[in-house]
Order: sequence, then C-alpha cells, then structure tokens
Amino acid sequence: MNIGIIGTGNIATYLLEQVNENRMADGRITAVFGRNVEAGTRLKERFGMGFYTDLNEFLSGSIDTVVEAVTVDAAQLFLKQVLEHKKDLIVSSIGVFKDFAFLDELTQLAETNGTHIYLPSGAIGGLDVLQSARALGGLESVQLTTRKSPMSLGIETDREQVLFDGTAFDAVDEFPKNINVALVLAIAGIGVHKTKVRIIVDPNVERNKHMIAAQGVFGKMQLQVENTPMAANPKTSLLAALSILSVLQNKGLALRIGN
Ligand SMILES: NC(=O)C1=CN([C@@H]2O[C@H](COP(=O)(O)OP(=O)(O)OC[C@H]3O[C@@H](n4cnc5c(N)ncnc54)[C@H](O)[C@@H]3O)[C@@H](O)[C@H]2O)C=CC1
Ligand SMILES: O=C([O-])CC(=O)C(=O)O
Repeated sequence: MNIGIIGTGNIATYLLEQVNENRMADGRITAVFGRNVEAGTRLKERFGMGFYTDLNEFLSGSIDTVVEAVTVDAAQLFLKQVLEHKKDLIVSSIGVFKDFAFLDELTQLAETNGTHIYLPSGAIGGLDVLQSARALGGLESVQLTTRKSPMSLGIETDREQVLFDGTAFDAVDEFPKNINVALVLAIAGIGVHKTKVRIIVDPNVERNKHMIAAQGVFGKMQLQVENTPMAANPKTSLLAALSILSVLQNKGLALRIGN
C-alpha cells in the first residue's frame, strides 16, 4: 500500500515515524501534500517521501490511500478531489461532515469510483455500541462530555468552567480543533442535532477526558477515555493518531473485528 498524507503537522509526522521509520503498518508513506514548504522539506529529508504543494500532482502519483490530517476548513477544500482520483480516504478532521449532505456526496462519489471512506474512532470509542444500538432505530440519546486542560483547549484560565453546552452541530463551529469526536459520534449515532455535547475546561486535569453516555432500547452505555495529549500538539490525543494507524494496519485484512 502506498500512502499519501495531506498535512505536515503533528498527526502527519507521527504517522511518518510509525509507518516509515518503525514499519508499524504494511505499507509506506510515499507522498505528503502541504502548504508549509519548510515543514514539508524537513519531513522529506527525514523520511524520504515526496513532498507536494500541488494537490493534483500529489494525487496523480502512485498512492492508493490518502490520510487527511489538516483542519476542518482545509479538509473541506481537498477531500472531494481525493475521491475523484479514485483513492481510498481516511479522514481525521471529521468536523468537516457537520453538514451531512457533504458526507452523502462524498459517499456517493466513493461508491461510483469503487473506493472507500474511513472515519477512524479517533480519540474515543463506543462507535460499535452506537451502531449496533441504532440498527433497528432504537438509540434514543447520546451525550458527550469533554474535559480538557486549558493548554489542550488553547485558553488561559485557573478555574473549572463549562465552555459549551449544546448540540454537536454547534460545538463544531466553536471548537473545530477539539470536537471531531462529537461528529463521529453523531454520524455513528443519532445525528448532529440530537447528539448533546458539553465542553469543560479544567485546570486540574492533564489528560483529555471524553465521557460518552448513551441510552436506548438496547440499554445503557457509559464509556470514559482519559487520553494522553500529544507533545507536538496537546489539543490532539495520542489515541486519535493511533486510531489512524490502526485503520492502516487493518485495511484489507480478511478478519474484521467489530461492526
Ligand atoms: N478524529 C479525532 O478524534 C481527532 C481529530 N483531530 C483532527 O486531526 C487534524 C490534524 O491534527 P494535528 O495533526 O494534531 O493538527 P496540527 O495542527 O498539528 O496539523 C495540522 C496541519 O494542517 C496544515 N494546514 C492547515 N490548513 C491547511 C491548508 N489550507 N492547506 C494545507 N495544509 C494546511 C497545517 O499547516 C498543519 O501542518 C485536525 O483537524 C484535528 O482537529 C485531532 C484529534 C482527534
Ligand atoms: O484529541 C482529542 O481528545 C479530541 C479532539 O481534539 C477532537 O475531537 O478534535
């Protein structure tokens, strides 16, 4: 598998280390697309992949799978072209699908072109439970409570405070770099308007905590993950980068675990 990455930041660098240096997936990152020439050149010198600032040139090469690791706004610009070039697509900035019509459009494009879109579980879990629970439409409520340090949220405060209490739809606009997990929950569960989100800044926590509570005909679920923030970008949890690596490791295997 020849892998391409869109982005030259924290997740991109982590994947280059794990895949190209440590050989932790059956494939190689052969191309990176980005706008930061200095960062791209540094990555090229260290990991030996091609670096492109022209998306068309990047997508015209021999890559078969593309990992998006930029931002919600940038993902909006690039994702469609990836599928038009008949590449499989793994998305990090899931907030880009706040408008489900865009996800539907991309899904149809993937179907037409015989490719696949992967939405990794990112910094959370429990997506298998939500999908099973909604299989016959009986999932009634999903609530995410995210608790992060001021540093992880990129703000300064010395007191615990609820920063946001509302729907996943509105959370994405206010916290686009922190709440991709709300969107993947909404997609796996009951949608952006019914999925409820609370974001709390807490100077007493070091880890990025996500508590998911769901209820329905199936019963109840409560799941809490306490994530190690990544050194290069504490807004991002290590588990999010690991979940992309896991998609790369499992891609194409005969055995699938979970639904
Ligand atoms: N699904 C999930 O659970 C999680 C998703 N994420 C998301 O993953 C994405 C990547 O995260 P990190 O690597 O930690 O972020 P980062 O901030 O370290 O890297 C983002 C990169 O995007 C590049 N970029 C921004 N706009 C661009 C544009 N228009 N064209 C080209 N490049 C552009 C920046 O130069 C930077 O290199 C972010 O959107 C983040 O919010 C992060 C954590 C969890
Ligand atoms: O990494 C995390 O803990 C969650 C996050 O930033 C996101 O969902 O965007």
